[in-house]
This record gives sequence, C-alpha cells and structure tokens, in this order.
Amino acid sequence: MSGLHARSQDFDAAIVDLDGTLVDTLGDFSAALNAVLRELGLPCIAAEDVAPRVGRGSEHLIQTVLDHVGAPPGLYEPAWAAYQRHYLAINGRHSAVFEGAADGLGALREAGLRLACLTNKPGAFARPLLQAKGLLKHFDFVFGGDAFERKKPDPLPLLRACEALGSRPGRTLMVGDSRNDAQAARAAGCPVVLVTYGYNHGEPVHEEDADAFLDSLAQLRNWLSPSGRATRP
Ligand SMILES: O=C(O)COP(=O)(O)O
Ligand SMILES: [Mg+2]
Repeated sequence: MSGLHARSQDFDAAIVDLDGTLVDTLGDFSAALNAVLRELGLPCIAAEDVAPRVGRGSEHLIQTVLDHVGAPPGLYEPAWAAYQRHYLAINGRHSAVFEGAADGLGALREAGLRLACLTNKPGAFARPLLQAKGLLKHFDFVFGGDAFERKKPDPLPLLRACEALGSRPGRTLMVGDSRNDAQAARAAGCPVVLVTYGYNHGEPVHEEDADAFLDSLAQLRNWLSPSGRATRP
C-alpha cells in the first residue's frame, strides 16, 4: 500500500477488531461491571469512565474499575467470576453495530479478502456477540484475547491470525479503533487503518500511527477501489 490509498489487490486478508470498531459495546461493559459492583457492595461507575478502560482485555478492565471505585484489596477474583456470569447474561443486549460496519465487512469479502476478527475480549464473549449481531458469517476465524499467549498491542496475535489466514503480514490489513491495534499492526508489519468513532483508551485517535483514518467502515468500499482515497485530518 502506498500513502493514503490502497487497492484490494494489495491485500489477501484483513484482521478486524471488535469493540469500538464493529460494535459499540460500552452499554454491555457498563451493565456487566455495575452488576458486579452492586453484587460486591461497591459504588457504581459511569459509562464515560468505562470507555477509556476498554480495549486491553477483561483483566485490565476489571482491575482498573476496582481501583477507580476504591475497592479494598482482594476483590479481583470474586469480581472476575461475577463479571463472567453477568457479561454472558447481558452480552449484546446493550450494544449496537456501528453504522457502516456490516457494509464494510461485506466490501472486504466482495474484494476477495479472507477475514479474521481479533479482539482482546474473551472468545466466549466475542463469538456469541458477533452471532447475535449478524456479523459472524463474514469471518473465517474469530480470535479472542485468550486465544494466544499474549494480547494486542503485542504483535503475536496478529502474526498468528496471519498464519491462520494464510496471508503474509504485509498483505493483511488491520482494521481497528485504538493504539493497541495500530501498535500491534506496525510491529507485525501489517498495514493499518483506524476508525475515528471508537474508544482509543480515551485519547484522540488521529494522533496514532495509522495508514488512514475512516469515519465509517463503509468507506472501505471506496478506499479499496483503484482510485479510492482515505482522508487524513
Ligand atoms: O478489551 C476488550 O475487552 C475488547 O477490546 P477490543 O477493542 O480488542 O475488541
Ligand atoms: Mg477496539
């Protein structure tokens, strides 16, 4: 890929992030976390304080939320167990597919790319969510944050996903919403585009090192066409 435009012939496959890229799951995270906090007799947390903590996996989320509400030490294990139960019970109920996301995945498929979803969310949460939102059919593989020894921003999950997809990193497009996705992609040698509407740990996404920024995944259709161009701020 050169500069700000790309052609579908440049890629054999794409790896797509889930939370903040395909599905707005902030409502699910908030509902499950607040159910945990209530169960443990702790103060609730506002959705705006949950958003910057999403994207580094459930362990990081639970620990930083416990710290935020001033939980006494020793509550991580019970919080983790309660979180599994509550999240699985509400998974998808308070979340919505971002506008243009299904169209963007369709465009990647129509361009002949193989697709993997790679999220730091546990696989047991990711698959039912994609299924409930009608997105699972687009993917050849779904890898959760527990699929490999290390999570994004480590490049290992991307390299493993490339192996599964049978695609070299340089011909595998990473599509994400955060620094985690961009750093992992750069270290793996994958081109990367970031969406501008996601979470990015509460930081402005345009400051991240990406090849292009998309306001909607529907823009992938034009971006991958021979004359397509993506925008930089
Ligand atoms: O941290 C999570 O649980 C989800 O993160 P993701 O952005 O990699 O899907
Ligand atoms: Mg994300």
